[in-house]
Parts: sequence; structure tokens; C-alpha cells
Amino acid sequence: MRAIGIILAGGNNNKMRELSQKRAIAAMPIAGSYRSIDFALSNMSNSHIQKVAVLTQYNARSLNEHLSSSKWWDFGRKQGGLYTFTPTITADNSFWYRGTADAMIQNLNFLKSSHEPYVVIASGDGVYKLDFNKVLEYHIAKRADISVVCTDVYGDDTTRFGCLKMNEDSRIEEFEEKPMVTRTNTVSTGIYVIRRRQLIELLEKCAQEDRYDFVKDILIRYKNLKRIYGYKINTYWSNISTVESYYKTNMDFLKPKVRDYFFNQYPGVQSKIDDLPPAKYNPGSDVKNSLVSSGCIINGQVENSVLFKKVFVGNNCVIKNSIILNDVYLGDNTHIENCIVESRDTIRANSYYCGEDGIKIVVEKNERYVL
Ligand SMILES: Nc1ncnc2c1ncn2[C@@H]1O[C@H](COP(=O)(O)OP(=O)(O)O[C@H]2O[C@H](CO)[C@@H](O)[C@H](O)[C@H]2O)[C@@H](O)[C@H]1O
Repeated sequence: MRAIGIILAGGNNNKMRELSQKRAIAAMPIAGSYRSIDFALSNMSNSHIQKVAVLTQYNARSLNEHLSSSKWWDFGRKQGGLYTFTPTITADNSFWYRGTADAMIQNLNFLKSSHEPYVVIASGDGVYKLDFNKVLEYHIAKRADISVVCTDVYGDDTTRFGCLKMNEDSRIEEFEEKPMVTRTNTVSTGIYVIRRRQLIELLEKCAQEDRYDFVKDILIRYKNLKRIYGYKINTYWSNISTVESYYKTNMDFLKPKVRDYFFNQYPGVQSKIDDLPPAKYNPGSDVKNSLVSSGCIINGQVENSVLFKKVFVGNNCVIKNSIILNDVYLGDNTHIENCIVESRDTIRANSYYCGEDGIKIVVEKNERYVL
């Protein structure tokens, strides 16, 4: 294979509010059965990239657990495979990853000891399907130094992205990281292709100058000196860095087109499999336009909602336009509307939660099954 992969998955993000307290963003549950990082890992595996490092740091326990076996994404190999690198204290370094470039600098050995000529850098918070070989071919054809995968966003807040403008040859002429006001709706997806030796050289320069961020200290800094090209995609892409985008991304999976794209069209998305029984719908239950995962037991009403694994819905409950994360017990007569209910929680019988002017995050912190 011509490329190795790096997945940046170590950032903290307070825009996810309480949801980031339990887990890294890359471990956020998506579409009933997946974690956000499954999309980047599946894209790597489906693109036949055989050596991938995931750089984790913030709140990584749940993410590391998810990555504990490489076989789910077909990385169980003798040569290469899946590596998880959290920061370690060494004789030369006593820092956490101080930024995206620093995370790679602290793992330069991984880059140096590889033989593949290119590196695909992706992040763990993107929901998309992409054949990285196509980006690689484009990168080579353009004789680019760095290729940035980009897309046009509509109706989303562009100021939370890197916004860019390209010339008629697709060379990036302007790149502003999270500007206050945007003059373009073309944004970087945070996916890059770069020659391995070039990346090592740029990272070593950053290390010498105490610079730590890939976007600011490499992409923007070298924009005029290096050949940086945009590779535009127009297929589904979403980034789950805010509560609103997390909610919307999950709700998108209720749309037939999105479901078909991810679940039926080749290639598929792979994830860790557990041994849960099928969902059970008891007499009196009423479920409309919802995703209900394995291990769920439904008694009440569920509409336009995503229920992750092992959710129990009691009698006369009404669950509407909501996301219920894993292992939640909803006592009888509970009403949940426009909410995200945090995992492993017990919602007492007769509770009422409704997000009136936005999405409400419900965290009751009750011991599981204690009513
Ligand atoms: N210290 C650290 N160690 C390891 N991993 C770390 C890290 N700090 C952050 N990360 C990870 O790196 C990725 C990028 O995170 P950043 O916080 O640098 O940028 P953000 O995701 O906001 O924007 C980026 O992604 C959006 C698209 O979503 C682009 O538009 C934008 O230009 C780009 O900067 C995330 O997956 C994050 O978890």
C-alpha cells in the first residue's frame, strides 16, 4: 500500500457540553450501533490502508476500550495494523500532546519507521465515507505538497471550520481557521494527504520552533510557499463537534437516503460487535421512524428517535425527536422530547424532559436500575 494513516482523536471539546465528560468525541455513539471513530477507521480499512495510528489523549478510556481489538476494522495483521498512541513521559519529553502537530511530533518514530511514501491524516469526529485512494491519486496528479479534503456546507455554522478559497486549478489561495465572519461556504474536513518525508520534515521544523498545531503552524503558514490543493467532495460529510451537530447527524440517519448510503451501499461501515440479543417490542409498544439497537426492550411510544444499545422504555412512555444513549432505563410514564439522554442512567418513572429552545442533555446520574 502507498499510504499509512493517522487519526487525530485526542482533543477536548467543551461545545459538546456534558457529553464530553464521559468520553472523547471520537468515541461518541452514532446511529445506534457505531462510534464516531468507526467512520475514519472503516474508510482507512476500505481504502486498503494497512497501518493506522490513532492518537488519543483526552478522556480516552472509552475510546481505548473500543479500539482494544483491531479485528473489527480488519486490521488484525502481523505487519502494520492498528496502533493506539496516548502521550507517554520519556527522558526527552514530559508534555501531553500540546496540539495536533505535537501529537504527531511525539510519534515521529511511527512515521520514520514506516516505508509507505504517503500519509493520510484524518480526525476521529467525522461521519463520512471516502476512498482515500482517490485523494491520493489526485494529490499525485496535482504534484501537491498537501491535499486538503474539503466540502461545501449549507445551513451550518461555517465559523467552526477552516474556511478556504481555491483558484481555478483548485490550489488553495485563502485559508482561515474558524474566522469570526466567513466569506465562503467551502470548508476543510480536517482530512489531509501529504508525502511522509515532507510531513516528517515539516514536523521537525515545528518541533525546533515550539509550534504545535498542524493547521496554523503548517497549513496556513506554508500556504503560499507550498503547493496546497483542495479535493472537493459532495457526498455526505458531517462533523460532530457541537451538541447541535451531534444531534443532527444522528437524526440524519433516520432519512432513507442517508441510511441507504451508509448501511446498504458498498463499502460498509465496520464497528465493534457485542453479543446483545435482538431488540424486543412488547404488546402496546408503538415505534415510528426510529432506530432501535440490539438489547432494547420497548413498551411505550417511540417516534423520530435513535435508541442505542440496551435501552429499556417503560409502559406509557413517550419518546420523541430524541437520542437515548446506551444502557438507559426509562421508568413508566416518562416523557422525553428533543433531548439527548446520557448513557447508563436511570430516569425515574413519571419524569418529564423537553428541550424547549434547543436540545436538552439529560443526565440524572442515578444508579442503573435503582428506582
Ligand atoms: N492535542 C491533541 N492530540 C491529539 N489529537 C488532537 C489534539 N487536539 C485536537 N486533536 C484532534 O484533532 C482533530 C482536530 O481537532 P482541532 O481541535 O485541532 O480542530 P477542529 O476539529 O476544531 O477543526 C479541524 O477540523 C475541521 C473539520 O471538522 C476543519 O474545518 C478545521 O480546519 C480543522 O482544524 C480532532 O479530531 C481532535 O480530537
